[in-house]
Amino acid sequence: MQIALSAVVPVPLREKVMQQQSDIWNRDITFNPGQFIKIKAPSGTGKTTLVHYLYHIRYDYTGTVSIDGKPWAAYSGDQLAAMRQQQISVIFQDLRLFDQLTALENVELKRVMQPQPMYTQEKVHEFAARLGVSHVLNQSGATLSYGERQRIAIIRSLMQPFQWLMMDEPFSHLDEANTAKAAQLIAEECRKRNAGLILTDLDHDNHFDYTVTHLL
Ligand SMILES: Nc1ncnc2c1ncn2[C@@H]1O[C@H](COP(=O)(O)OP(=O)(O)OP(=O)(O)O)[C@@H](O)[C@H]1O
Repeated sequence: MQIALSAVVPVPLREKVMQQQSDIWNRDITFNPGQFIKIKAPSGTGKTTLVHYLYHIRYDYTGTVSIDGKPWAAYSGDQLAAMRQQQISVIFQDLRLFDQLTALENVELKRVMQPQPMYTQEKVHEFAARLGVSHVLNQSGATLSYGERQRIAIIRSLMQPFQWLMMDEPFSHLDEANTAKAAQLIAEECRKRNAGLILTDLDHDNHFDYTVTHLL
């Protein structure tokens, strides 16, 4: 699945992005299948905005975001839902866990919503052990620390098939050892699916073997 941006400019940020040097805004750029893409940007330059455009949950931009040559706007609601279930997984910066569910239930919700779940619940426990969050699986989402939430959201994102994994500052509350473990798991799961990833971050991140780094 190829993602192409053509002259994309966020309407609320038009003046700002026209003044900044950017590899993304107001450019023509293509993300090819299987690539590991790093988007580096200082705070407030639009990382979250970009991820929301790529996942097509915000549309306040001029220009075009196309998936396999077809603009997002031309896909039907059913097609969008199927693509988010089968082809694009996302870790939002605000994570979007359900507070009233346990950590395990948050992950399970994603896993069992698949028409044919790709993993059994054993895999959830295996990933939780790898990321050091086994002991919080029965805690409610509301009581998790932010770093624990990030690891649960990472595990949840891996419970579906995808060709692209989009991540908005996914390691911001993890220390180096936990970041390394999480990145290794993510890289393994991407390779298993021949999938690409798009990661936004404030700084240089060296946890993946990036195909390319773009400045936002
Ligand atoms: N709907 C909107 N209307 C007006 N301004 C907006 C809107 N959404 C975001 N902004 C502004 O656009 C800028 C970029 O926001 P965004 O959340 O994309 O940045 P970011 O790079 O992810 O920031 P951070 O590193 O702080 O997470 C900010 O100045 C924000 O206030």
